[in-house]
Amino acid sequence: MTSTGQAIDTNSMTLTRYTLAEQKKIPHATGDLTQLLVSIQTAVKAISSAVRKAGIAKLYGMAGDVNVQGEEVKKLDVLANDLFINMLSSSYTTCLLVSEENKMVIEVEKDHQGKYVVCFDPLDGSSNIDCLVSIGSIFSIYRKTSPGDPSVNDALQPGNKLVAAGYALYGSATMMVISTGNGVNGFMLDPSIGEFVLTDPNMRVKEKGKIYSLNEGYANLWDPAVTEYVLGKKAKKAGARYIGSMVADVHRTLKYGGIFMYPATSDAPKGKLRLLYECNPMAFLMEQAGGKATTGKIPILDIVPTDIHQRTPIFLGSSEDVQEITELYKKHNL
Ligand SMILES: O=P(O)(O)OC[C@H]1O[C@](O)(COP(=O)(O)O)[C@@H](O)[C@@H]1O
Ligand SMILES: [Mg+2]
Ligand SMILES: [Mg+2]
Repeated sequence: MTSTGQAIDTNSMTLTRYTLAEQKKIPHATGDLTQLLVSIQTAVKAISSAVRKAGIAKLYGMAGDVNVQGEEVKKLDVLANDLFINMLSSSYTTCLLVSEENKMVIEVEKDHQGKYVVCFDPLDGSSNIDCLVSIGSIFSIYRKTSPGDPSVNDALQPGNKLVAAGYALYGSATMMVISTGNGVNGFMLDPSIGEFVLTDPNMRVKEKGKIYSLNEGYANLWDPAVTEYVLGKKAKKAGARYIGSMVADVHRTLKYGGIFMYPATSDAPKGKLRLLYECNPMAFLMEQAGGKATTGKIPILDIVPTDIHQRTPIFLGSSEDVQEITELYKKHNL
């Protein structure tokens, strides 16, 4: 029995069991990817627990304060970053880390190094923390390619070289959505056993949706393709939804269909979202679920990065919806 009085399902497919089963399908697999994903799960569980307490923790001391124990109360985004870095660098599976929060790449201590490179946004949607709206974490995993010591070039690989990617959503429940290149699966954190349990096997995005999602406050700064596209959606009375946390907006798009957009604007010609740890992992997941992800001109996964923190415009979701915007980019010669 769990603490809520429910019977425990002894057959439930946990995330660790699932990745182990996937590993066993590959002859000579070392188990390193499984171990890496376990370390990400541990970071996510700790972040989830901190997120659930963040509001009430204010009663006992604001982030940035010193609490009654004389300990520093870390801000949630700093805590999330520390957890990702600590868990990954002590997993013996990674050699190079790229975090949204660190200007430079982080090289893992030599005697702890493994073959994977991980790029991550430890806390996504941070402007939503204080009003208790859903936030998330995003990650992408590459294999180191160059011989010798890891270098920044190992992180500057296009998304079509990804080994795995995923996100955690700290919403009304905590969920992890993951792909190791063989479809997409969703696992919900069961708080009574502290494990991620498979709840959304083989996630597929609808071919066409009824929802569009972007920040319409920037409408005066859009290019003509985006303007025409959004006017077309309004004419068809499509539903408009925008949370302002990429993880939550992408998760809804995956579940309900439609399109999520963060386009270029005249004051930000590359958009806002970052290629390595926001756009690539989400594009990989969307394509693995049967959807599409584009800059408007080329597939997100084909971009060859030149900078670890580079940005790109992005349109992703149901394949027919994404196709429509690429056609408008062609029509307007953009
Ligand atoms: O406020 P805007 O311009 O609509 O931006 C919202 C976007 O910014 C982000 O919050 C950026 O991510 P971070 O919170 O990790 O910086 C995305 O989650 C979201 O899609
Ligand atoms: Mg982010
Ligand atoms: Mg962030």
